[in-house]
Amino acid sequence: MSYSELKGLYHLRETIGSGGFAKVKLAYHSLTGEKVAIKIMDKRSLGEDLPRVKTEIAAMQDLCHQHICKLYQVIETADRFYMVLEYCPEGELFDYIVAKDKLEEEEAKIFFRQIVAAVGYIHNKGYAHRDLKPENLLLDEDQNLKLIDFGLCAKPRGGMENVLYTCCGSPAYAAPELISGREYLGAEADIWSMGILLYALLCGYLPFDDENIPQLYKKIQSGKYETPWWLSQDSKELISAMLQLDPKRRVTINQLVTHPWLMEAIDMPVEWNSKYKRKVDDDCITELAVHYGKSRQEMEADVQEWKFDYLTATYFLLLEKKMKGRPVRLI
Ligand SMILES: CN(C)C[C@H]1CC[C@H](N2C(=O)N(C)Cc3cnc4ccc(-c5cc(Cl)c(O)c(Cl)c5)nc4c32)CC1
Repeated sequence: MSYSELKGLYHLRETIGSGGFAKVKLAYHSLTGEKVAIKIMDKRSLGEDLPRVKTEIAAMQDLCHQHICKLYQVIETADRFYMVLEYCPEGELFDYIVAKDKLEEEEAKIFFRQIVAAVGYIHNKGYAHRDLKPENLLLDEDQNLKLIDFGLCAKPRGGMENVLYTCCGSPAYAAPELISGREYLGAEADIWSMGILLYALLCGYLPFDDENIPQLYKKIQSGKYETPWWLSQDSKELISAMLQLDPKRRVTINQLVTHPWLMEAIDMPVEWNSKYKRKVDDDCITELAVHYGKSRQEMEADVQEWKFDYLTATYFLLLEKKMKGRPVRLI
């Protein structure tokens, strides 16, 4: 494959994973030397999944948060989509849990606070993810979680109070109202999935599981699940508050951020605000202006068009370097 559209912009390396209709390759951004992950999709093989790609791109262009995988650039050609994404070297949280069998409460708590922050942020922006599971949470080099795969997310027209209908996501993580085909609120369905996620983090297996899908659905709709002896009272209480069959009785994201189990030993509510500021960073603008031989004003105006072209990628990757204490320099 030539991938000629990337020439000079990125140095392509090996394939690091594949997700259904996409191939993900490691690459180096040539101007900063920073590593990125490039998700490559062939339009022909996308078929009816094409709308999912457009959904994911539109959502990720609007989301900018420390626990959401950053989209840097989008390249669309006649037969391909390329999404240049934040590199997460430690892979999926799913593999991390499998490797450790299950997590100690304090480690699960740190991860779960990050998940609550990411979901609180997207709900606040009017999005429901609808496919929350450990496979869609990646670990970066500092063991921080990054939420990925917004192909099934929904931004209900008129806000999060408006209902959704499409039954989607992974069965074992799907809320009872979602699998019963009734209308549902995206935010409430996400909370249920987070309950399954927290259970999986603390137990190392799923609360509702069965190879036979109809059997699995019966178990979910019964709302009955076992809790192993090692779970603390507070964690059991939190899981049960999220795995309420009646979505109206389910804990909300606003109640989650100050839940005792999440606050215990950390004593601070979960902060879901993005660490990224709307104002562009002066050091990055200066370095870009010097490189492109433009005035700072011109450079700032170009960057703030947020075209998700090579300039957007270069700006964000320079900012990454700065946040990691590396020199704000282009090669
Ligand atoms: C089965 N899955 C749902 C897909 C799997 C694909 C490889 C990926 N990966 C890996 O499996 N490593 C082992 C390395 C790796 C490193 N950085 C990554 C950065 C971003 C992504 C990514 C992948 C997809 Cl399909 C997305 O939609 C988004 Cl928004 C982001 N995947 C990465 C990734 C993990 C997830």
